[in-house]
Amino acid sequence: MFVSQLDITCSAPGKIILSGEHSVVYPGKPAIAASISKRCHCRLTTNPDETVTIGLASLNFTRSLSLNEIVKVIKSRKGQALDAAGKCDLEEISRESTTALLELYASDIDSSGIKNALHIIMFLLTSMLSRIEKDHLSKCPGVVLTVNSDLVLGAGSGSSAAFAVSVAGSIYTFLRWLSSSMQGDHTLALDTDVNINRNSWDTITSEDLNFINSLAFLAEKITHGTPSGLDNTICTYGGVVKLKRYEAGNEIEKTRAMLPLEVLLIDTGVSRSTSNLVAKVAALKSRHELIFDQLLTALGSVTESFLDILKSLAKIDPSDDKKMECEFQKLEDLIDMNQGLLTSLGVSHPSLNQIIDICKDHGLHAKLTGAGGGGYAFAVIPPTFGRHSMDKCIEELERAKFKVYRDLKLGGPGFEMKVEKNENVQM
Ligand SMILES: Nc1ncnc2c1ncn2[C@@H]1O[C@H](COP(=O)(O)OP(=O)(O)O)[C@@H](O)[C@H]1O
Ligand SMILES: C[C@@](O)(CCOP(=O)(O)O)CC(=O)O
Repeated sequence: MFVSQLDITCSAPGKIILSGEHSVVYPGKPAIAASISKRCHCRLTTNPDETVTIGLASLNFTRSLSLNEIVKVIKSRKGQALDAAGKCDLEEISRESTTALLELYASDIDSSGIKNALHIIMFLLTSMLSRIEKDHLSKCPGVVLTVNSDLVLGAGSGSSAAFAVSVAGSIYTFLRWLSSSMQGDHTLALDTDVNINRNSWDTITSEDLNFINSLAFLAEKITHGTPSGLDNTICTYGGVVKLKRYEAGNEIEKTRAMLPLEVLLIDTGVSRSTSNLVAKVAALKSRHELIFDQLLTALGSVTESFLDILKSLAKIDPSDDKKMECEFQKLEDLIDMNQGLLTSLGVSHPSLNQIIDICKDHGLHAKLTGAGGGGYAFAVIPPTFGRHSMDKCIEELERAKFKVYRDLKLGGPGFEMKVEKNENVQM
């Protein structure tokens, strides 16, 4: 068979949650997140071998799977899943196929991080391939999929969402390429009820982005159980996102602007599990419904005010020191209140408290970001804050063995894709 050979690189940024973590899990409560200038990169190339090779550089892991085996599993699930009208639930098929493939290829793996990453890749791969009509599945070439990330895994800077978005985007683009590149009577048939943009497969429209975001949300459910959707949303669209969760769907406000906000991102080095912390907060809610509601309402107001200040900062003349100072003082008040409220929810940690105290000693205000229980904190640096004082604060944080990231740009681009193709390579 003659098809073009494909080389796609997709990337997505990590994020920090500025305000509203945990409260955003509950209906109607806002959170604000910004993308950061550290990214996860996923490269997908087609492969003349009949294998799917997965390389996870951050986890020092490589494994090759048999493409025939994957196709066989999907075909058998599709065969069984037809309803009376001859249609099948593609999501269900990919879930079942993923379980079967994990049993085949991941039962010997002890690392939960690798297992989770494989689970996500298998799910995204089978959920895309199961959209191809059964008889055409064998036309699919092998692939090599490699993932590299600038992000620390499991610390709250959105490594899992950046991973999910970049892998989802690569595999989705692979499917669009497949369906548009098969030649002559080899045209690839997708299931008729599949709404996938197979024309102009090498560009990304806003509809494609929405689709990638929804795929990444399904992947985030594998990692976190019941995520709010904030992480995959900010990692897909970049910029600054405000999100509220509702039964009927999330309300999302996007701003594609760099944030005029300088922060230090500080890693406690303490790993934690987002789903455990979300469960811990839910347990507190069930013991103290009324007080919990009031804490949520307070967190909601803090987040709304935080966003109002960010908006007003963007309008202030940067040389107007007095006005800047006044707005930053309000922002710092909100950071302190936010941290206090999150501590009341039980998600702070001694290492976070230590970071916040060191920052306070140097005149900076910091809070946890993400699920808490360890992970990251961030401190806001007002434009009028002396560089010397900031250096002193960083020195003390580093002496206490915390890793500090400075010069992070907030609000940069979201999902990005680069495509190279060589025509008429024999597969
Ligand atoms: N670059 C990567 N390669 C492979 N898996 C990754 C990568 N980045 C994230 N992951 C997956 O996401 C998990 C981390 O998720 P999580 O604990 O939510 O961290 P974070 O708060 O950074 O999103 C990892 O254990 C791994 O399964
Ligand atoms: C606690 C929570 O609000 C944020 C979790 O952030 P992170 O994945 O730990 O960065 C959970 C969520 O929004 O799904």
